Amino acid sequence: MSDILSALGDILEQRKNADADSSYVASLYHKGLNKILEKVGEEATETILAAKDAEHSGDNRDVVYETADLWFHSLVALAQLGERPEAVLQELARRFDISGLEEKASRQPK
Ligand SMILES: N=c1c2ncn([C@@H]3O[C@H](COP(=O)(O)OP(=O)(O)OP(=O)(O)O)[C@@H](O)[C@H]3O)c2ncn1[C@@H]1O[C@H](COP(=O)(O)O)[C@@H](O)[C@H]1O
Repeated sequence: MSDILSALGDILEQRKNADADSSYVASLYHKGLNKILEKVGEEATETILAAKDAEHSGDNRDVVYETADLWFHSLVALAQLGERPEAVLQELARRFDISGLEEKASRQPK
């Protein structure tokens, strides 16, 4: 799965050299960080609304779709700031390691 994020990270880098009208990501870069963050905010709102709908309908398809939009635009924002998706994966791995170690320690006999 992280292969997909890495491959997407490569494409997001390549789009930095593209003309604004040649791709959606290139157009976002040309509009600037404020526009990208506006999209992150919109997609976060759409994700929340989809999650509330899913709670009642039991159908999670829209919330998964909107979450993908949210992740994607967050990665575009990070790319604009010079960060790659791996930075987020490393931070999650670091937290997992810490909590995993804490859980293991709590299971040790005192
Ligand atoms: N994963 C995505 C992805 N997810 C969502 N989107 C786009 O994000 C936009 C979602 O915003 P909205 O729902 O608000 O739609 P919109 O009304 O068209 O957007 P606005 O005009 O309001 O900005 C849509 O245009 C989607 O097509 C994406 N566009 C591109 N990617 C990936 O990025 C790569 C590079 O894309 P291009 O730069 O377009 O080649 C692609 O190969 C994909 O892998």
